[in-house]
Amino acid sequence: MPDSSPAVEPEHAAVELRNARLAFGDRTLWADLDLTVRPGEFVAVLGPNGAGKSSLLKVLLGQLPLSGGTATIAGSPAKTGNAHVGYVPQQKSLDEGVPLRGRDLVGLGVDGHRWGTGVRFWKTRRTAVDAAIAQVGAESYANAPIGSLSGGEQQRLRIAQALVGDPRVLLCDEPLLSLDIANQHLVSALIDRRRRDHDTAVLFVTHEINPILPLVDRVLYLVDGQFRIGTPTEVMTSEVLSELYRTDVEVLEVRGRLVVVGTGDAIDALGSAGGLRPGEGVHHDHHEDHA
Ligand SMILES: Nc1ncnc2c1ncn2[C@@H]1O[C@H](COP(=O)(O)OP(=O)(O)OP(=O)(O)O)[C@@H](O)[C@H]1O
Repeated sequence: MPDSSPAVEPEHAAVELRNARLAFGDRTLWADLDLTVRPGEFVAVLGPNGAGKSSLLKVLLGQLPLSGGTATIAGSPAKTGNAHVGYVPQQKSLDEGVPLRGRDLVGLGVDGHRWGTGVRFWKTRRTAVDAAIAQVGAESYANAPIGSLSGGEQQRLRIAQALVGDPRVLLCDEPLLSLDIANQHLVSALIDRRRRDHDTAVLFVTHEINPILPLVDRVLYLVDGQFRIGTPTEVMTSEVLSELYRTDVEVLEVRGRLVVVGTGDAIDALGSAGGLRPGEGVHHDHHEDHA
């Protein structure tokens, strides 16, 4: 399917998938996927459980080989330990017994970076860790044991960990899950600021577009081997989603939120979810339901 992105020279693309296919045995998750993500672009990756959203991130992280086609990051083939890539996972609370301080967690993001050896390495590393902590506003709790911090504070430190190597691409796998509304707001705003200030491209896997809708440039919507790529207005329509789900799906706009009805999967939870209204900035007024 054609990629609707504005033309970008391949060597200037942050992420480029060409004729990409991913299959497990005789099950093809997706095929013929062409996607060029520009520096600074925010792409939401949507779709029901099992559509292959996380697997797409694993391909870009170099953890999973494509079954066909190519995947490049900043002009080079996707590979593990790529310094151009930052990864933000789901928030999972770390328990109090974890013997790490916040800044130690951030420092783990330094792996794979060529910053010299010995004293020079440690100085560069310390400066980078301090800068990443400052970018997420976590200075006041960066020295506390990680297990003593709130879910939102831990997630901000995970973003700092993803930013410490100054990545050109940020891969986010449901980073707002299990965060309250105020922290969803904070985390989305941090990711948005990063891509605006540093031209870092963002691929953001989510079941729930509403909290990030005003930030999204394009949507990649995967359903059962089919997909569509375009702006939210192009993709999030009754017609397109009915085609993708091969059943009658209705997309309603209710007070600036998208409500999707009829998919028969968790994506219907969009209807009860909180989110941003266009023009409101990153502000929420309902609690998100991830049931
Ligand atoms: N290494 C593997 N071998 C075989 N099958 C796999 C492997 N990794 C993932 N799968 C299968 O591929 C499908 C897609 O998984 P993936 O985690 O990418 O989906 P997803 O869209 O992120 O789903 P969810 O929204 O539930 O997280 C699932 O059915 C999963 O069981």
